[in-house]
Amino acid sequence: MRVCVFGAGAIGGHLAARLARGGAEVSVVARGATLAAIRERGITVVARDATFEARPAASDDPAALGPQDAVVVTVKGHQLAGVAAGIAPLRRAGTPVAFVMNGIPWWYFDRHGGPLDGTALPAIDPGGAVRAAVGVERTVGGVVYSACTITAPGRIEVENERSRVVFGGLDGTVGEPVRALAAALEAGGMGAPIVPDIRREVWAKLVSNLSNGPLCLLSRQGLAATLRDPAALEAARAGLEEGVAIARGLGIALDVDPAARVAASRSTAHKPSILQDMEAGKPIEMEAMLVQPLALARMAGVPTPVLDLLVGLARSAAEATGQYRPAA
Ligand SMILES: NC(=O)C1=CN([C@@H]2O[C@H](COP(=O)(O)OP(=O)(O)OC[C@H]3O[C@@H](n4cnc5c(N)ncnc54)[C@H](OP(=O)(O)O)[C@@H]3O)[C@@H](O)[C@H]2O)C=CC1
Ligand SMILES: CC(C)(CO)C(=O)C(=O)O
Repeated sequence: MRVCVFGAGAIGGHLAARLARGGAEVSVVARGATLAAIRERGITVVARDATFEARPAASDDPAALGPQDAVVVTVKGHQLAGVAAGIAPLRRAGTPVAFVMNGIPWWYFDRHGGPLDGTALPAIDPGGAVRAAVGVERTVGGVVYSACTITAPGRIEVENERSRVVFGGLDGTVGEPVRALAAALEAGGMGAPIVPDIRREVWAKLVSNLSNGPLCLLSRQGLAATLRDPAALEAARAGLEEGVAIARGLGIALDVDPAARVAASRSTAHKPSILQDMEAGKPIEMEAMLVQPLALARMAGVPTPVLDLLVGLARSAAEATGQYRPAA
């Protein structure tokens, strides 16, 4: 199958290399030093199970890559609007577009059912640009578990044992191309389950990002070093519990043990992607991962005093360095 990964950074590069290893005909949309490195040397993944290379076609012009059987979008939340128009030349009728990103996705309330069905999230998808360019009917949700760091352009190190991407359709169903995409990832060594309730998966992962992310951003250290402090560990646990309460307020009962989850986070030295961006002086993925979940908490009437403090301080730190500018 022909698959294009849009945004060949840490996660996109890892997925592209796994897909190629699994037999897919892969291309990537990349730019700058990443594009130059992939064209020259391909992508190298250094993971626990293997070190391997892939040589996908690469371009900064999606039209040069042509229509695909599936598209996987792996940019940062604040970069989404900038890639919307570029997705059109990659698709033909029936091409699914999977958004494999952290945080509240732009499509969260599309095909949601109930009174909130169709609620737009302008802070995530300003002006509905992504919805208009992609179309809800071809959109697929994706939640990725893979602790990745770019150590040089085109070279990605993966810290966790076995990575996985969970896919799911907005109405609980997916078509054959998504099953083929998942099969190629599995063949490449990455788990790729397809689930009937992708919103549950969004929250199951997000509760960790919400609680751990701001703490690491504030401590400027990776997970293990940050959570070594007993007060930080307790704040992470309490924040995680609040995240579970927000999900519950939105109708999703998570089966998560907060204490066990933060203990597991403490076992990895990984610097969360928002801290990597902070250190690199890049914009922080604040809106989708931290700010919007708390907006949904307000919508659901769920109090979140610990997360309000953690996210408030992280937000203020990122605003102070010019790495987060709230939408006007
Ligand atoms: N890194 C990690 O360990 C994890 C990250 N995630 C999530 O995955 C998503 C992707 O994160 P991550 O891979 O870390 O991010 P990266 O910044 O490493 O990758 C995003 C890539 O997309 C590129 N890009 C953005 N816009 C364009 C464009 N218009 N044209 C071409 N290329 C473009 C970026 O280029 P440029 O650098 O030039 O901007 C960059 O190479 C995020 O939602 C993140 O939260 C989830 C789990 C773990
Ligand atoms: C920390 C991790 C791997 C999982 O919580 C993540 O999602 C990130 O780095 O953005």
